Amino acid sequence: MLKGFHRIPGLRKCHSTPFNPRSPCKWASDPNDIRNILCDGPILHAVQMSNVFPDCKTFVDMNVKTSIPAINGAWKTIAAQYGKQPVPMTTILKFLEDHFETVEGDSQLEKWVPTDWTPNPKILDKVEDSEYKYFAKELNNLWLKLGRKMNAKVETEKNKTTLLYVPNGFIIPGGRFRELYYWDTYFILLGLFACDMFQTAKGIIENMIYLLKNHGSMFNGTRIYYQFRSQPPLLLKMVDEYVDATQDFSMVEKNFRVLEREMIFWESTRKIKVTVDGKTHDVFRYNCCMPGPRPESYREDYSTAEKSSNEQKLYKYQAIASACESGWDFSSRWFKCKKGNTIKDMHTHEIIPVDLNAFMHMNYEILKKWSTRLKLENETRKYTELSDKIKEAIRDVLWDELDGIWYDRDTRDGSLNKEYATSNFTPLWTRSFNDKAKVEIAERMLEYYSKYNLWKYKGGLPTTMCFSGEQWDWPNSWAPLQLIASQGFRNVGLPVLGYKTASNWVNNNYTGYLKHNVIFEKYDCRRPGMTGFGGEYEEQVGFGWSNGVLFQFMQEYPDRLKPSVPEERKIPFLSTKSLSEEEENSLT
Ligand SMILES: OC[C@H]1O[C@H](O[C@H]2O[C@H](CO)[C@@H](O)[C@H](O)[C@H]2O)[C@H](O)[C@@H](O)[C@@H]1O
Repeated sequence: MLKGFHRIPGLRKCHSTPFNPRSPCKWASDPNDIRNILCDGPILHAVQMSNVFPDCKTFVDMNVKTSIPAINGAWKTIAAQYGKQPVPMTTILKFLEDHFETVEGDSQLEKWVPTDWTPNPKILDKVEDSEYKYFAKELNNLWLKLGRKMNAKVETEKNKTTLLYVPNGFIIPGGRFRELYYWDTYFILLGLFACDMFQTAKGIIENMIYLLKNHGSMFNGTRIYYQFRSQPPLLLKMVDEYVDATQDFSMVEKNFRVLEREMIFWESTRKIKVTVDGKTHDVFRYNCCMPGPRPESYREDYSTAEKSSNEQKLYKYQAIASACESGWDFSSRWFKCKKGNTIKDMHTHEIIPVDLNAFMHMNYEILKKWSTRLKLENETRKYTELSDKIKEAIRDVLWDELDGIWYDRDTRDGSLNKEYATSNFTPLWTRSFNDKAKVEIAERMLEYYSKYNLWKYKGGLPTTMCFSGEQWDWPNSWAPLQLIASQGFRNVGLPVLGYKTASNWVNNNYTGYLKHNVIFEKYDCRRPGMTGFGGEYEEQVGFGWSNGVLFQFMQEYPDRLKPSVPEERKIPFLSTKSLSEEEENSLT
């Protein structure tokens, strides 16, 4: 299969920006644009490198108290005084105090109580187990903590914040993630549907459509510093689930052409041609322009690229931002699990990922269904053809007959990445295979599942088996991956695996809730109830998508889910600190 793999020349070229795919990526040309303070330039560099904030996101989320010209003027004076010398911390602190305020201290991002929230949604009656009924009630209360709305000032007063305006209230992930995130929102919506919050869900989807209309593509999140990258394309699926839940097809009728733009964006900026065994296919990759370090993780990226030539630096920034676009920031998927490899070796935009291509197939199927219903004959034909083609590409380019699973393919040498990754199950969720092969695929999945003893991870399916220290790797387990795998197993007729995945996950989150009274962003697959760890920021709690997936599983199995017996739950709780490699090995 590898023989005869060709990469089409020019793949290395970065050719995408959200506004105009042909223009080079630059934050902003107007010196009085806030992006020249909070996304780029000497002030950003000085503040972030001074270590004044342990988390670089703190600075770029601050609001401007004065004005950009005042900030530029004040900095000019400071720069003239210190020249090439580092600016003392006291001067930086005074400068920040004079011109910025923390996001908590102002009214641009307001707490918001969703108008259709009720203390007793119907799901509470459906869940039979009394402990889980209590858990569902607690989770329902968490929506109140995670609801936010933007003040109209965000829209009217330009250059005061990096926030991007959306008109309706929304649910944030939680912790340091105070804004609306793209792919998180799909999983959050599942929870809102389960809690009968259809108005809130509608408002959130309309926010997404508003962003797409205004910016031409979906950004990673509602901050201007995310403007060069997207996230896994799940908007069409959000709308499709909304229509299923409410039978309100008018959302599609009104927005069909806008929603098509999401696909146009991926097609015009992320599509490449690959040839495998003499056959050329169109496939998709995560690939965004990035002119420099991510503003919200400036110090980290600066140090990752520090010792590189200017050309290598740009390659690294592109690989980093593209990994963020994948939602898997960061993971050995993007740098190969090999001793000594780190995020410095990332080449994300040269990889053809299984999950992205499966999502695109699902999107074409959704568009095919909608255009049939809207009686748009040309579109029905077009999307049928595109759906068939990408399905064929997923089989020819990503399926490995020997191991019986789909793998990411590296376009640099044509090799498949044969490491275990939960993303390898995504085509099951999106049904990106020929129906006739379903039974055979189910058998191969069982083999694959057993080969890695996946049944033994009571804290959820591991993300990968590679201990890289990054958060989208061993031993972490993440809510979106459990949902995709669980529903995917069911789609091919493996209900036992589907249920087991769901039941382990709910038990894991419940155990953690009893112990710590919070819901984590990610968990440890080996130790139910423990937070996951690693990566560039501290463990976060909240947490939007974890809550959403819990509700979805409760909705799917209201009468079957039960917590594990208390004895089993008495697992020695270790510290939340990262383990040393030796400790890691002793546990596995
Ligand atoms: O600030 C570092 C990175 O944080 C985000 O990524 C993580 O959180 C997101 C929100 O829950 C989630 O969508 C993503 O999958 C996580 O890895 C952000 O999306 C990144 O772009 C950002 O650089």
